[in-house]
Amino acid sequence: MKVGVLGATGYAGQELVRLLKRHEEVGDLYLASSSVAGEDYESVYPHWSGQRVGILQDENVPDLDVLFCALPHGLTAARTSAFLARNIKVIDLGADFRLNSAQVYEEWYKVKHPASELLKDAVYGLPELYREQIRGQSLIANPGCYPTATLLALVPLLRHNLLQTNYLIIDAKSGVSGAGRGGGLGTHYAEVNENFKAYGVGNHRHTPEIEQELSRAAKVPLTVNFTPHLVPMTRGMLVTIYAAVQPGIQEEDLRECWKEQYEREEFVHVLPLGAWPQTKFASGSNNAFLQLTVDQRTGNVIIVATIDNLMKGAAGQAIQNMNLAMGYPESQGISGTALWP
Ligand SMILES: NC(=O)C1=CN([C@@H]2O[C@H](COP(=O)(O)OP(=O)(O)OC[C@H]3O[C@@H](n4cnc5c(N)ncnc54)[C@H](OP(=O)(O)O)[C@@H]3O)[C@@H](O)[C@H]2O)C=CC1
Ligand SMILES: CC(=O)N[C@@H](CCC(=O)OP(=O)(O)O)C(=O)O
Repeated sequence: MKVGVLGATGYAGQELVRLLKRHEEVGDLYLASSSVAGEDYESVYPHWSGQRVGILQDENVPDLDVLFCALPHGLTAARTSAFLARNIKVIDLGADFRLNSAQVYEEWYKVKHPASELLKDAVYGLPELYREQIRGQSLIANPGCYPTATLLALVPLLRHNLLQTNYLIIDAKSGVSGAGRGGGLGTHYAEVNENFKAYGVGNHRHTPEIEQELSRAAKVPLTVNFTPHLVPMTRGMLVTIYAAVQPGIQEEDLRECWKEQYEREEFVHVLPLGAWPQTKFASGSNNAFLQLTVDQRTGNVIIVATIDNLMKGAAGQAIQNMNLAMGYPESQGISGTALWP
């Protein structure tokens, strides 16, 4: 298989390169850069020394089977129809194809959607929830990192009508690599180290993505309170969710629902009773870990979920989507547990 990465010098791009280099079905690897084409990959990332990754190419994409676009939002959509016309499958790690509505995209991303006519052709690439729709697809919207952790926790419970839809609070924390290598002032060492801050309060662009997919699961339009925070660590994401359970629903019912949804899944794990997710459980792996309890005093469920933002939250999930799109075993190239401790 010939595979390419646009944005190969970014954090998500580098993680894709790491996974693609060990994937048995990947032969030729085309790695592109808009700013340092012609340079050796090792000169950008010296830890690749001796791995023969090659020279970064310009963005004149050759014929490929699959192209990963790990670019800032807005840059992928404008070029996608040309790739699809050449039978190149496109997996977008950015947000251009995640929302079904161009109007909602424009409202939250503050720019006109560059290719709204393609939105109907894109599939939302969360394999544990939409596996059959992803198989063989040509245009896959890789979910955002916060939505991935949130949706894995909530979608099965809402599909089975176990939660009320008018009280959903998502309190999320991410490591700094989530902001990308080109992160601005807010990700400088002095601003992040020994510091802990909320951002995007009440207006983060993952809110409509989460609401879209939760509404689809619940079959009614719903809204959420979603607040992301930046944690002084490199990788990882922990999401704590508060929700009101439906009358008569017990903790065991919620747990049973997760069990049915995930017991055959390689990457999503409901922890044993009493064990709570930690970011290091997932670090460097494509795994997600979930736990819940119902607070008997309030009747609300408290859920904690963790993933690695660069793996299940980006590159690992993108490879999982490629495997499904190409008909390979879904976990090829992405199996394994975290680096611990
Ligand atoms: N980091 C994460 O945890 C996650 C990231 N994502 C998404 O993946 C995509 C890539 O993110 P990430 O790798 O973190 O970002 P980075 O900032 O680390 O990398 C983005 C890359 O895009 C390339 N690029 C091309 N054109 C431009 C441009 N005009 N302005 C800036 N960069 C440009 C750059 O490479 P070059 O100059 O070599 O072309 C750059 O290395 C984004 O859409 C992001 O939202 C999704 C989930 C999680
Ligand atoms: C810590 C941090 O800054 N995280 C990023 C989310 C990364 C991600 O999933 O972003 P995309 O939707 O752009 O793909 C943010 O909040 O924008």
